[in-house]
Order: sequence, then C-alpha cells, then structure tokens
Amino acid sequence: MAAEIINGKDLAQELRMSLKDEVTELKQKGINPHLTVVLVGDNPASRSYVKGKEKAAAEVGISSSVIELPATTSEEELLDQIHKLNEDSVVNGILVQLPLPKHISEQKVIDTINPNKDVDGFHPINVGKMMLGEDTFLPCTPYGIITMLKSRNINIEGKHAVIIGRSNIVGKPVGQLLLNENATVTYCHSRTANLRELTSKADILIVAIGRPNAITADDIKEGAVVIDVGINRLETGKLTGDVDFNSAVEKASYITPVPKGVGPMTIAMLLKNTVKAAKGLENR
Ligand SMILES: NC(=O)C1=CN([C@@H]2O[C@H](COP(=O)(O)OP(=O)(O)OC[C@H]3O[C@@H](n4cnc5c(N)ncnc54)[C@H](OP(=O)(O)O)[C@@H]3O)[C@@H](O)[C@H]2O)C=CC1
Ligand SMILES: Nc1nc(=O)c2c([nH]1)NC[C@@H]1CN(c3ccc(C(=O)N[C@@H](CCC(=O)O)C(=O)O)cc3)C=[N+]21
Repeated sequence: MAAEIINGKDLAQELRMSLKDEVTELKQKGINPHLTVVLVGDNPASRSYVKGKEKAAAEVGISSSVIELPATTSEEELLDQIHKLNEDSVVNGILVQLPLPKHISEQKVIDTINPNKDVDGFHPINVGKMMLGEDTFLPCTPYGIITMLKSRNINIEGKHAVIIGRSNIVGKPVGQLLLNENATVTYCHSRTANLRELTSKADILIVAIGRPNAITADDIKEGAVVIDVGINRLETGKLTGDVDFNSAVEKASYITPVPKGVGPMTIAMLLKNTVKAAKGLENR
C-alpha cells in the first residue's frame, strides 16, 4: 500500500494560523515580535529563502527586516553588525543566512549572536541546552521534522532512527532530538561502510545529504517513515529531494515530499522561535 504523504506546507499553514493568534495577543500586551535576517552576498538560493521567510513572518504579524551586505563584507564588519542587533531592543530574533562567503568564519559569527536572540538555535549555548534536554531554541529544520512526526502520532520511543548526514544544522541536531524522544539513533555519512545495510534497518529514516535521488525504495524497509530533507535545484529549475519519491512512496508507511515537505516547516519553526524570543522579554 502506498505511504501517507505528510504535507509540510499544509501543516506549516496551520501552525502559522495559531501563531497569528498568539502574536495578536502579544501585541495587545505591547510586545511586537521582530525578526532580522542578515544576508551576505547575492546567492540566488539564499535570496529566495529570505523572501519566503519575510512573507511567512508578515502573514503571522511578525515584523521583519533584512540587512543585505555585499559579498566583500569583512568578518569584522559583519561581527559589528551583529553586536548592533544584539543591543537593539526592537530586534527579538537574529538569523544570519548560511552559507557565508569563504573569508568569514561561520562559527565566529554564530558565537557572536546573543543566545537569547538565536532563533536558529545554532549558538553553542543553545546547542548544549538542546543536548541536555533543557528548554531552548531548537534548530528549525530538526524541530520541524519532530513536529511533522508528532502531527501523525508517529511513535518515536524505542524506534530505530537512521540519519544520513551529520551537519551541524540538520543531521547532528535531528539525531539528538530523536534521542531525546527515546529513539535508538544511528548516524551515517559519506564515510559510512554498507550504508544500505543500515538504512534498510531504519524504522524512521532521515535523509539530509544534498544529492537528488540518493535513496530509493531498495534502501528502505517496508513500512518505514521516510523524511526527505534534501533541497536540490535541478537544471530544469525543478526542486527535488534526496529520496526517489516515486519508488519510496510505494514501500514507506509515511513519507515527506519535496517541495511542500520539511522546507515550509523550517520556516514555521523559525517564526515559532521568534515568538518565543519575544515572549522571553516578558519575564525580565
Ligand atoms: N528543508 C530544509 O529546511 C533544509 C534543507 N536542507 C537541505 O538538506 C540537504 C543537506 O543539508 P546540510 O546538512 O546543510 O548539508 P551538508 O552538505 O552540510 O551535509 C551533507 C551530509 O551528507 C553526507 N553525505 C554526502 N554524500 C553522502 C553519501 N553519498 N552517502 C552518505 N552520506 C553522504 C555528508 O557526509 P560527510 O559529513 O562525511 O561529508 C554530510 O554529513 C541539502 O540538500 C540542503 O539543501 C538544509 C537545511 C534546511
Ligand atoms: N541560518 C540559516 N538558517 C536556515 O534555516 C537555513 C539557512 N541558514 N540556509 C539555507 C537553509 C535551507 N533552508 C530552507 C528553508 C525553507 C525552504 C522551503 O521553504 N522550501 C520550499 C520550496 C521553496 C521554493 O520553491 O524555492 C519547499 O520545500 O516546499 C527550503 C530550505 C533554510 N536554511
């Protein structure tokens, strides 16, 4: 039987509607959530994501601004800009769009963001808190994935989750969040021997590689839950994931499509984190 498709676009829309109500209430208390996105250079993909983020923020009543800096911006100039945003009381959330130009250290930039405004959840303090299971900003893509699983009441506890990819923004944190939910977690990457042997044991398979159709029905177990994080722009201009959807959909129990899967959920969770950041001020 074909898998149930988890539509991230629809789920993200529902989340935005409930966030909108929450933002309306906050505004009545004089709290106006604001997100600032910093974009360095003119990568067309980055520009398109940033547009998506602005549109989604506007829809829920979150004001946003985009600071566009030329590709030639020095690391020092970027760090100065971040210090300014850290001190600006209007700004609740700061997102520095990645990747950054090669001459800028991404880690140095992330380390400079005030952890209380780090709506990406990338700051070492927030990564540490996530690891300890403490309340913090969860990284948006992993948080979106967990939310998708929970939306279908998919049981995580005791399940074998296999993650392909070990980046700091997707692979590592999604494994940690699944571990926090009592899954048994296996991480795979480019040096993994016998990848198929591992993926075919997965109850929950998370694919975050960045290569179109890298995973097919032959790699997955009958009835597996398959989450496709990949975003690949083909020469035709079409977007596609890392999973061969047409074959995998016949074997999986649940599957996420690309587009309309994890991507829109990432943005919804960013908005959720921005509201959380704004609410934090209430308690000070
Ligand atoms: N939907 C969304 O919201 C988001 C989507 N993405 C997309 O997800 C994908 C992954 O992103 P990101 O984590 O940043 O990517 P990275 O390029 O940082 O990481 C890719 C990972 O895949 C591993 N890998 C590469 N080739 C293979 C292979 N043949 N077999 C097994 N593992 C392999 C790499 O291993 P190694 O570490 O050994 O090099 C690495 O760990 C991209 O398509 C990206 O566009 C990213 C962020 C958000
Ligand atoms: N600091 C930082 N934080 C990020 O969260 C971050 C980042 N940098 N750099 C790049 C990646 C990638 N990413 C996506 C977000 C939304 C979609 C998305 O909404 N995709 C739509 C399609 C949009 C389209 O058609 O172009 C979909 O999958 O349906 C995709 C990818 C966030 N990232």
